[in-house]
Amino acid sequence: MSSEDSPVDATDAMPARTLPSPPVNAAGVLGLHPPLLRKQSSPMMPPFMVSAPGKVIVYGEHAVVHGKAAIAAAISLRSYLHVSFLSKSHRTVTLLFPDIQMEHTWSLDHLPWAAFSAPGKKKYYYDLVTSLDPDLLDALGSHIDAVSPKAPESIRKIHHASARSFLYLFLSLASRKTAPCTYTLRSTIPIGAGLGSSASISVCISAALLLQIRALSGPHQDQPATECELQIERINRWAFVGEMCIHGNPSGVDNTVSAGGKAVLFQRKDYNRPPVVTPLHSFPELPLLLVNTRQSRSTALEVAKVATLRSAHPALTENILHAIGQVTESAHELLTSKKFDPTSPIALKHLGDLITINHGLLVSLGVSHPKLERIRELIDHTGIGWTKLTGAGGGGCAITILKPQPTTVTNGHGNGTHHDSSSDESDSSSEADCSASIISTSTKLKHKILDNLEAKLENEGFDKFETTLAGDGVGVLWPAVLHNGNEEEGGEEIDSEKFLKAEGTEGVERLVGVASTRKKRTEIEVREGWKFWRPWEGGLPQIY
Ligand SMILES: Nc1ncnc2c1ncn2[C@@H]1O[C@H](COP(=O)(O)OP(=O)(O)OP(=O)(O)O)[C@@H](O)[C@H]1O
Ligand SMILES: C[C@@](O)(CCO)CC(=O)[O-]
Repeated sequence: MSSEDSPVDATDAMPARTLPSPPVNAAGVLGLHPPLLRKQSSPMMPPFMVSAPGKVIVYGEHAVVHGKAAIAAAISLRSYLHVSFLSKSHRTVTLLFPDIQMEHTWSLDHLPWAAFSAPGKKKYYYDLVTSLDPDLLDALGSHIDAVSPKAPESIRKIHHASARSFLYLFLSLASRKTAPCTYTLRSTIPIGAGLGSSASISVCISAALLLQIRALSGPHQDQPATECELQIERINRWAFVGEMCIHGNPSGVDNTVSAGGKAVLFQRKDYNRPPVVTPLHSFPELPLLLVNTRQSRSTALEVAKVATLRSAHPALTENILHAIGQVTESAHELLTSKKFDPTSPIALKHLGDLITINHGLLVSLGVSHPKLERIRELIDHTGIGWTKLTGAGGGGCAITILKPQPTTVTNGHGNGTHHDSSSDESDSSSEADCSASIISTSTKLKHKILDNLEAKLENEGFDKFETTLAGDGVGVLWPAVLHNGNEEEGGEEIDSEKFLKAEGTEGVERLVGVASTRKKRTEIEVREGWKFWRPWEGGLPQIY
């Protein structure tokens, strides 16, 4: 296959659909330069969307970079990427990334295609790329420097990371003949909070480009599990390349969970080989409290801190990393044992203890932060659950696995003395005999403690998120049309302008068809028209 003919031009790849209303470019919303204000989308090519979830690392962050296993699970916060096609006369590719106040347009004809298709450099959609090519990064240099040249250095860094991730994948997978496009990205995942926002955007970019070059089949009904796995693997390999452009030295756990969804045991001992990924179907849907310190930090920097500690104190650091690996193994052993009962307080306490130990070890590695310790202090004081930092640390988020109904006695302020029901066995067995009224009293008490805690966290400037663990991975809405419950001809097209105008998480979710029935502490999601690769369903219908 020659370098020029491998990727199929999106113009040829996408079947035409009866005239969708041409999307107005988002220029008005972001204040872009005047030429982009005209309606200019290709009338023959409908826009489409992809989306991918964030993740939490439940056990094993940092140690996973050094070859140990980690357990991670997808969450219901997601990134959404909208792809719209321009008429062929516009020889441009545009990124509209409003979450980071970034927009940029490159001329398709001036991008360094030659460098990416030179002999020995060209990569194909099915290749496994395990490191970035310094020559290709050099070739991208001036095109990345052209992004937000006047922005402060801290902002430029963020813009350049996203631009690098996009361009490296775009030039690797697309071709000179690629249809002019606008990529608009919105995410409900807080950035730099340990929830895998970069991985989820890398998965979205990878999936969108692979769809454009027709390198993916499905997702569709009756797709066998092995075929689903192959598609996810293909997306994940290129998402890892995108992650390398942002992080430098990622383990690949974030993009793996974001691409495949649910929960996995992940281990990469040899960076020249694909990681070993074991799906954890038995992973319970644990009630999870997620608190964001709102302290920004860089994953790359936190990973580098551990590498520095390892150079300075090799034996000690190795012992800590090894102990973290043992924490993950212990959790994995329990989760996969035949006797595992996710409703048992003893099993939950085992998982909770491991959370506490894991956090202590991360503190020893120097990747906690006073704000993370403050959150832990506030939550520990209530006795409501087991807390650890998640992701890179240095700020970012803390997760708390909540204990089952605590028989708590408050001191009237909601944070006083309590009796920890899951810390002693006799109590937990007697709990099973509780009458309905006692359970409901206990539930009310738990909610009261949570409400008080939420108020305290809010007072101190922390954000609390409600999320569901172990959801779907990458999804596709093609074309970007929703029927909103009725079968009206045509449905409602989501164009780039509407997408940019959607307000906040709720606005975005409503527009893209994620109807969530949010109750106090539960969430049921319906995603209209979206399709997902779900190997665990082994070919069962996958459409919501
Ligand atoms: N919504 C978004 N729009 C554009 N770029 C984004 C978005 N979310 C993340 N990014 C890119 O990802 C980078 C954040 O990556 P970082 O690893 O620091 O945080 P994270 O992925 O949220 O956390 P972690 O890797 O610890 O889970 C940003 O600097 C930006 O380049
Ligand atoms: C800190 C780390 O282990 C998790 C980041 O979410 C880094 C990685 O695995 O790439």
